[in-house]
Amino acid sequence: MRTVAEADEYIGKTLAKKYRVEALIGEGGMGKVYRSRQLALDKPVVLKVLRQSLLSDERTVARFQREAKAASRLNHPNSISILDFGQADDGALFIAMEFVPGQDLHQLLNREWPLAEGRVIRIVSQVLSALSDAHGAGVIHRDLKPENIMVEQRRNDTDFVKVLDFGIAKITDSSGEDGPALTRAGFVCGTPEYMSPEQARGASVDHRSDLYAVGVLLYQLMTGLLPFESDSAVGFATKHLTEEPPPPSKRRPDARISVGMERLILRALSKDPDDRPANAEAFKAELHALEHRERRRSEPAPRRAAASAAPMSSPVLAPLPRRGTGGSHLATQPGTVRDWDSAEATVRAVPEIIQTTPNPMPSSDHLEESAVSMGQDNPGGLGFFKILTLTLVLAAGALAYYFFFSGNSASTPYSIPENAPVPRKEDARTQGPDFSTPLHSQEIPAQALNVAKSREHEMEGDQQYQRGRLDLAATHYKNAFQLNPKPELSLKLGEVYWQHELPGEALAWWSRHLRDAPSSVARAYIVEQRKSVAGAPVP
Ligand SMILES: Nc1ncnc2c1ncn2[C@@H]1O[C@H](COP(=O)(O)OP(=O)(O)OP(=O)(O)O)[C@@H](O)[C@H]1O
Repeated sequence: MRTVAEADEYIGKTLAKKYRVEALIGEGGMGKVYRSRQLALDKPVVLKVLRQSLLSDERTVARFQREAKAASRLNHPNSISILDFGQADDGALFIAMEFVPGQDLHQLLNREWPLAEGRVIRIVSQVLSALSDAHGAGVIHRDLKPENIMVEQRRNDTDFVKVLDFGIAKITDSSGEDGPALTRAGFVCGTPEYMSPEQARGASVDHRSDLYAVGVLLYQLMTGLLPFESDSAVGFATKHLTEEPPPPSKRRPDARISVGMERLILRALSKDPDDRPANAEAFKAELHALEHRERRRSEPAPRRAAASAAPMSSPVLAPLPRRGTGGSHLATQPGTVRDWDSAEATVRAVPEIIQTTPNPMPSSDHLEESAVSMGQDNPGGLGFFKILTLTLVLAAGALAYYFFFSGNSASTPYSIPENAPVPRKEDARTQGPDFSTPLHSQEIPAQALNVAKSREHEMEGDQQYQRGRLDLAATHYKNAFQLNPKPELSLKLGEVYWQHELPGEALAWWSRHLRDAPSSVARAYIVEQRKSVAGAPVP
């Protein structure tokens, strides 16, 4: 994707009698992206116009329609809103979407790296919120990368994130079946640098494939480097399949990366999806826990002791001090985020020959997506030997993957030891709540379990939390909990109160969380926080 400033056939024209095209803001494999104006409302919008020459390409048209369909299924503040899908007078297809006045994450990395860990957490948490919503709606993005994440600086709300480009999203209908095939036999879609191992070998993917891409994103945001370097699509795919990523702190000893962050990144980059965070919400909870732990550690002890007396207005995820920009910059780092021309467009044709090669590890539902689509815009751009090599390497990679990773997976650094302490009543602060008393001892009547309404409150709570409005976040989470008392909500409520410097409330909600979800991934974190409230040394 490159930004283009020069004039163009649509600039100054009105499309479909509704949108005046003002400026070209991007150009990708499929077409051009314009800042435009919706005339009826005098409102800025973005039009993505499919290249005329691609109108006869059924797969590309299908991808384009899929983007509109997938994104319009979503209604989350961190996902781009699709406003319209239509055809211009000259036959060109377009998608109209909300305009995000900001920069994409690729640009932000190039301009502002290094980024403080707290800022990275805040950005990636919002990506995970969008993913959590998409996954809940049966949509897997499959092409997460910095170019597909817009970051807007809002007045009171720095770094507001919008996830873009659901062009190759996998849509699962309510019966659990995939929608119509997007790609024909012999294709894998995605961008090689961010591709999960299962995506690279053409196997079936689920939401955890997106979480792997988030792992790559986190790695890149913390180090300014990709976990793997290669000068070819095949090289990236092979490395994702077979190589362990080097620990971020080894790659960039000068970058300030917490131990917890490093572990979480490496866990998200696990070859086996079972070893990654279970879902986007769990991933986000771990990120918040990390940020919180770092903040508590850097606070002087007396402040912590006085925490419960702190005013209600303390910010959530307060930005850490920015480091100077005098350090290394992406543009000066060899082999960092760069325009790898063959990886710009994400779904591209691969010569027919690859389709005759059997998928090394075919999966029942994915035979149609079984090779790698990461060539050039010109399908003939990959020569026969490259294709052959690609096929052989992928086959070898897949075998190696199978050999090395299909056995027992090692326990993760986040697994909860059998003998992990459980909060006990006598350990609590005297002014703290009674841990043995459930907060909600009354059963909530079945008719009150309004899951959809609860979800709305939860999403609103997430928004308020991201804005630092902890009291509003708590109110929404509590409303959500009343309607659907699921463990994620008691976990979030604990976190909100903890950030609100109300440890008694926080521990009560966490106690409820552990009661409902005894094997919660957050147990170790909660136990640790409880110890710090009781005055025990923080490990
Ligand atoms: N809604 C938007 N608001 C502001 N800028 C946008 C918006 N949508 C896209 N852009 C800009 O245009 C760029 C290209 O968008 P997008 O990735 O959706 O295009 P694409 O043609 O699908 O690209 P590719 O197929 O190469 O991934 C983005 O990286 C971003 O900089």
